[in-house]
Formats: sequence, C-alpha cells, structure tokens
Amino acid sequence: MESIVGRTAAALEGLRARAPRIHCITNTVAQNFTANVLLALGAVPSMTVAPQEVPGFVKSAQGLLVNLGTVDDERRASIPLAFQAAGDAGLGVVLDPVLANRSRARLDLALECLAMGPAIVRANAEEAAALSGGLGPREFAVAANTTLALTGPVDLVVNGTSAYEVRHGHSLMARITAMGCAASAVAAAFLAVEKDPAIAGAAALTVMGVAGEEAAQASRGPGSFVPAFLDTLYSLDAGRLWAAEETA
Ligand SMILES: Nc1ncnc2c1ncn2[C@@H]1O[C@H](COP(=O)(O)OP(=O)(O)OP(=O)(O)O)[C@@H](O)[C@H]1O
Ligand SMILES: Cc1ncsc1CCO
Ligand SMILES: [Mg+2]
Repeated sequence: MESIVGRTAAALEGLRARAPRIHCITNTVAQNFTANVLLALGAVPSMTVAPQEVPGFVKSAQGLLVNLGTVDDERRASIPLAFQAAGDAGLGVVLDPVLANRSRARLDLALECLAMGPAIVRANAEEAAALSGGLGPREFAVAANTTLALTGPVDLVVNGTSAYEVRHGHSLMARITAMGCAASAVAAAFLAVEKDPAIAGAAALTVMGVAGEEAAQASRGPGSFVPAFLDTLYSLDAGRLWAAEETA
C-alpha cells in the first residue's frame, strides 16, 4: 500500500498553521487526556456537552468528535444537535463507537449515529465487528458510506476508494486509558485540514503511532508514557515522520 508520510507531514504542518477548533462530545474518562492531546498537537479543544451550548460550539468549530464512551442524558440530547450543526456548517464528523460491542443499547445508539453520516468511524476490532454485523471492513465502509479507521497493533483506514495500513505504534498505547478516544479526536483535527477522510484518518493514526513509538523509548511504563507522549506530539516534525517510516 502507498506511503502517506508526505501527506501526513503536510497535513501536520497545515494543522499547526490553522490551529483548528475541535468540538468534542466525549466521555468523562477521556476528556482531559483528549484535550491535552489536541493542544499538544496544535489544535484547540472545546468539550461542553450541554444541549443549549453544543450547536453554537459546533458551528464555530472546524471539526466535531462524537464519542459514545459515557452517554448520559445530556450527551444523548446533544449528539443529534451536534450532527445537525456540523452538517449545516459543512464539517466532517468523527464517530467513536466506544464499547458498541458490550450492550444492545450502546450498539443501537452507535447505529443511530452511523445513520447521521459521520465522515470517519474510528473503532477498535471488537467495536467495528459489532457495528459491521458480519461485513468486512471495506464492505462495511461502503455500505455505511463512511471511512472506517480500524485501530489495533496495525491500523487499517478504508473506504470505497482507498485503503491505507499504518504500521506504527507501541503496545504501551493500549495500557493507558483513552488512547483510542484521543486518536479519534486527532482524526477530527486532521479532517479539518485534509478533506480526504482516508488521508485524514491515516495521517492521524500515523502521527499517533510515531509519537507512541518515540514516547515508549523515553518512558518506563504507562505512567511516564503519558507525559512523554504529549511531549513527543508537541515536537513531532516531518523529519521524524520520515525517519520513523524508514525504520518501520
Ligand atoms: N499493540 C499495539 N501496537 C501498536 N499500536 C497500538 C497497539 N495497541 C494500540 N495501538 C495504537 O493505539 C491507538 C489506540 O488504538 P486502540 O485500538 O487501542 O483504541 P481503543 O481500543 O479504542 O482505545 P480506548 O478505548 O482505550 O480509547 C491507535 O493509534 C493504535 O494504532
Ligand atoms: C475506560 C472507558 N470506559 C468508558 S469510556 C472509556 C475510555 C476509553 O474508551
Ligand atoms: Mg476506544
């Protein structure tokens, strides 16, 4: 598969130049880490979940994340309003169907969100399998008219026209909470500067993976990995993206 490092480096530069505002309806576990990841990267997070506020925040943002990790009544009311406002403002939405494999109610909500037309669905293997109902990744992406960013030890970003594999990252990324949630927010930030959702998704996961590899070298375990990861995201540049690609 074609390397997307050049497009990733260009999108990262564009992201830092534009500092896109990313509105995140995300779970209570992931909120703080997600905001820190976006800020370290050069984007500007907002996190309100109040239905009175969400439409205004989305309309004045450049990207939207909808993450289903902890859905209370406020988030449930805000999600359709957020999709509507994003549609009105021409923003692509990233859906993170956290734990859609764990309960029928969560899966039903994830399917309702899928019907609202997210540009990217970022999911791990269990969540993607639950949403896909037996379809393979590409068949699912085509049927749902979206781009699936399927994460794990190797990531796959696929839609009806493109497929990219991202072979970066480190096992420590799965030993802290909310790394996937943060990856989804980063995909929303890349989608603000790169209109092709497959490139935006692959660029986001490349940046996450390369930062994870570098941070793992500078840390002793999950605790020291988190600050090392933020530091690495902050300083990551094109030269280090290319160097990581050569050693992958
Ligand atoms: N074993 C691994 N090796 C390399 N990279 C990994 C590994 N596990 C996870 N990652 C990376 O970590 C990020 C999060 O992916 P993951 O599939 O763990 O998300 P998730 O299960 O939704 O996480 P969470 O729900 O805790 O937020 C991705 O960038 C992925 O590539
Ligand atoms: C652990 C956990 N539980 C609900 S959301 C969340 C964060 C990672 O998805
Ligand atoms: Mg997740």
